Amino acid sequence: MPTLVLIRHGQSAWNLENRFTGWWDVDVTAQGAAEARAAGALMADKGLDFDLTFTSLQTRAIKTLNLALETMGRLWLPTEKHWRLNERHYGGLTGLDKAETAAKHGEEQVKIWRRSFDVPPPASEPGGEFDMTNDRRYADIDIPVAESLKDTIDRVLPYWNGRIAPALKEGNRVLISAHGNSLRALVKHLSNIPDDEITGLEIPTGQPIVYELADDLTPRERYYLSER
Ligand SMILES: O=C(O)[C@H](O)COP(=O)(O)O
Repeated sequence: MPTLVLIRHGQSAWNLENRFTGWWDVDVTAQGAAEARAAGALMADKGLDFDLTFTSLQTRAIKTLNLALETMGRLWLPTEKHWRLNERHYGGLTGLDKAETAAKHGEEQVKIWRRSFDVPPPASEPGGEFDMTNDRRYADIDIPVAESLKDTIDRVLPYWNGRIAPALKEGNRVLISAHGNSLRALVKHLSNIPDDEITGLEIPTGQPIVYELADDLTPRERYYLSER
């Protein structure tokens, strides 16, 4: 039975500061690092092991993966990093304080930007403080100007279908370390959650989510490892 574990990165510097982050590369905090090590200890304790690991091109997810694997004695496992697992791009909201943005534009508008299925946040400004055009890791792609959850699903799924799903079907046990919204995209797809219900799905930092999958990858069970 294919096993898939998803983990959102541990607390990041901008989770702590309550700022919209998206594709901006921030590190984990000391608490985030501790969450990652605790996740690794929990996975080892529950007897989970992996053959293949996947993460984004963002430090907070990469570091979370490495800290968890180090705790498991599995730093040697193969890891593939891909921009398609990045956090959704928060566009012109990147860097802004979430509470100040709600005070300025209203709670309702911010909720739409954060949790609606297909309304993207405002576009990022070319040449602005958080412009990533010259970031070498994205040299081969057109960096989005902003992404809704739908846009995020549309760019996560080709990687899921082309790379991760085939690896699972070949019998690899897979761990994915990624982000709140790239993981919401995957969970929506795997668990077939309707567009209007996905708004209610929140994924906490550093908590392994286990999927027990049938051979055709339809989910039999999905649960937080800490609850079993
Ligand atoms: O990018 C961010 O700001 C966070 O990682 C996720 O934020 P959200 O919960 O506002 O979507």
